[in-house]
Amino acid sequence: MAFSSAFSTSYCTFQSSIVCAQKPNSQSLLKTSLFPRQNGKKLVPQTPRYKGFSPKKGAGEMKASIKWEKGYKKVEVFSKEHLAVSLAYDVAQLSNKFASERGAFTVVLSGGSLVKYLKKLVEPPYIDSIDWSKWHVFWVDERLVPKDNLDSNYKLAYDGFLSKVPIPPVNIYAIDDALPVDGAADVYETTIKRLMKINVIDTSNRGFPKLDLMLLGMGPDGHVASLFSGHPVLKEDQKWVTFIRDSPKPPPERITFTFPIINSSSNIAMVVTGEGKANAVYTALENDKKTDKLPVELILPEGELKWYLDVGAASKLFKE
Ligand SMILES: O=C(O)[C@H](O)[C@@H](O)[C@H](O)[C@H](O)COP(=O)(O)O
Repeated sequence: MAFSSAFSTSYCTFQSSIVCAQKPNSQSLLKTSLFPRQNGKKLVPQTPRYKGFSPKKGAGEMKASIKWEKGYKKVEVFSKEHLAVSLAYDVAQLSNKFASERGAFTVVLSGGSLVKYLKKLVEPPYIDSIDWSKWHVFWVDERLVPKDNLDSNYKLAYDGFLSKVPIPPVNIYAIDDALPVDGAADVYETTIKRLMKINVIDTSNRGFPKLDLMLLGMGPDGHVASLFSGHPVLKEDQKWVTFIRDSPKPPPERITFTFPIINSSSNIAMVVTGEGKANAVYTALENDKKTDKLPVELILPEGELKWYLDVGAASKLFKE
């Protein structure tokens, strides 16, 4: 519910307010700002094929985004710049909500391109208005490399985000990269259990850790965290944090959250950009019938799930 309260009060939301204020012609904006010509093709959003799919309304109300809902999934399509603005707005809303309700805001990061879409959070107004002292930061997956290695998700997040905001260092939970990968996973799970006992991490009705917000990316093959198609860890239902030694995406040794902990989250933001992911996005959002599911399709959270797509990633959702 948190995303909806942060987000759905009006179609003319913060991220689109400049565009909305001008009351532009919807069709021209649709073509020029959100769906520019790409590789000679013109993408035209069509009447939704989903039940309950409710994209932006008519002329004069045009936004810098298209959004709809499909069941518990919320989807919004932006230009890359608007995606970062909208994500910052939603994250700030959730930060305020959980910091005031629980006295803590537990945020889970992934690696990859996600971190660059956090860039608006380190600028005004958010850099000054968010209570960073309440943030507790975790990783949904991490590569077993030293923290100064270019492959480290910690380093990626530190360089691009964490070094720019005043989160207490003690609230940043990196893995112990000196341990073997199985030990690093065990210690990470133990840390989560300890933080549940002192209510830094909330506990779900089923006794699972309930992180306030997971910010996830997705690979072109539909993997999330280090949960890859066909890997036995997709079925892990005991451990909250586990490990793999054979990641198809290098480096091979990684720790990863499992689906039980991912799906216990209060909020999940899937941040997916680029045409290379359009097929997986289409499969995840459009193709309900198939039985052989991509890892991303196994995300069925108890809380809210919202997709933040750019035009490239959403390109297969709209017919030419
Ligand atoms: O450590 C990792 O490899 C990630 O956590 C991984 O799950 C990532 O989020 C996706 O591969 C998307 O990465 P991109 O956004 O860079 O494509």
